[in-house]
Amino acid sequence: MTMRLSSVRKTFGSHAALDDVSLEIDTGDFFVVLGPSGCGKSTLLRAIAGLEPIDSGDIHLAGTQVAGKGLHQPPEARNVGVVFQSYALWPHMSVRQNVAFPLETAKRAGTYVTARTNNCLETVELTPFADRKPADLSGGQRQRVALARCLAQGAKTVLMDEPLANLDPHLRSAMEAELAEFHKKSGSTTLFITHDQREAMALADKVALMWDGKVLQADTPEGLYDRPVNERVAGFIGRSTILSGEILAVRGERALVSLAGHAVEIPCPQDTEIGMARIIVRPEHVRTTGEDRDLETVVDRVTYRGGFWEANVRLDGQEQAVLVNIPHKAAAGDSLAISIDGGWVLPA
Ligand SMILES: Nc1ncnc2c1ncn2[C@@H]1O[C@H](COP(=O)(O)OP(=O)(O)OP(=O)(O)O)[C@@H](O)[C@H]1O
Repeated sequence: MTMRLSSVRKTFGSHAALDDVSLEIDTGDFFVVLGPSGCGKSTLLRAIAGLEPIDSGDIHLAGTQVAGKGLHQPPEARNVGVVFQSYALWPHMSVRQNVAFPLETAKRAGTYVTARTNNCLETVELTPFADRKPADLSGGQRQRVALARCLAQGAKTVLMDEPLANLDPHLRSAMEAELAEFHKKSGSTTLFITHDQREAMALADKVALMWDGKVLQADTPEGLYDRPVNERVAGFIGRSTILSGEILAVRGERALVSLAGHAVEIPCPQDTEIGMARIIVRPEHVRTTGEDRDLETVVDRVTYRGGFWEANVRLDGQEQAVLVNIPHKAAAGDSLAISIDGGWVLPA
């Protein structure tokens, strides 16, 4: 385990920016903290880096306690590399000097500094730009300088605070691929912060979804999407509809559910009980073709999504409209027969 946070709390005035946060991050993982603006992501990163003292709880890095009751190790003693959204490069230094700087201040031998700097510049493919100043680089290239500098330090733990937020969408996805490659090559444990769920899903081994200072769920991207622990997680990750259904029978982690009078078998948490429950249904669980389309719905609204239309359809007795992807345009008021062949029973 590289990072362990136990019941960490940090308040600003009466507001808890971190409210009893516990997390375990394995060595070598690419761990993403995802959440809306103001939920406490940056405070979490700053607490781990040593830039923000915590009120209570404790933090261990690589088996050593770095924060806790009466203990606050300063950032330089924690051996973590931090990459901020703003890159924080020195404008008067060349790319090479920026990367070499932390090694020089650590008083490493000149030959080592040169070799290591060259190697890190090679890793992020910036060798041809080594003598340029940051001002003469694109945003993505500047980002790579910041990564190379972090890599040069040899930090086995890397913390990144929205490092791609300033980039245009095209460069963003190119940098995502580079980040994944960087992570693989360096073997570092990475904690990456973002409010962009697509980015989180694309990069993460594990994702912690934060909300109002709390971690709602820490799981694999698939776990978060397929088995959300509550309605808030279900609503934040991907598109979904919450329906009410009646659990008729449970066998292991499968439940037979009655939805609008039709039985469907779907996955459920282990301790699911017979009775009424909330069911999350995603567009890919809804079919508009095939023999078994026995749920009659009425189209409420249709939105073109590029290549297909997303329809909100009304199902008798349900508060929320069901989201369905359809291959052709439909109009409000049209009737549409559907079948539901998947979903997830939300924990009670
Ligand atoms: N130094 C501070 N003094 C007072 N309140 C603060 C301070 N730093 C953060 N906060 C508050 O703590 C909460 C969490 O802030 P934080 O910066 O961690 O959120 P975030 O999830 O990183 O947000 P964003 O995505 O907008 O950067 C916010 O309500 C914020 O206003």
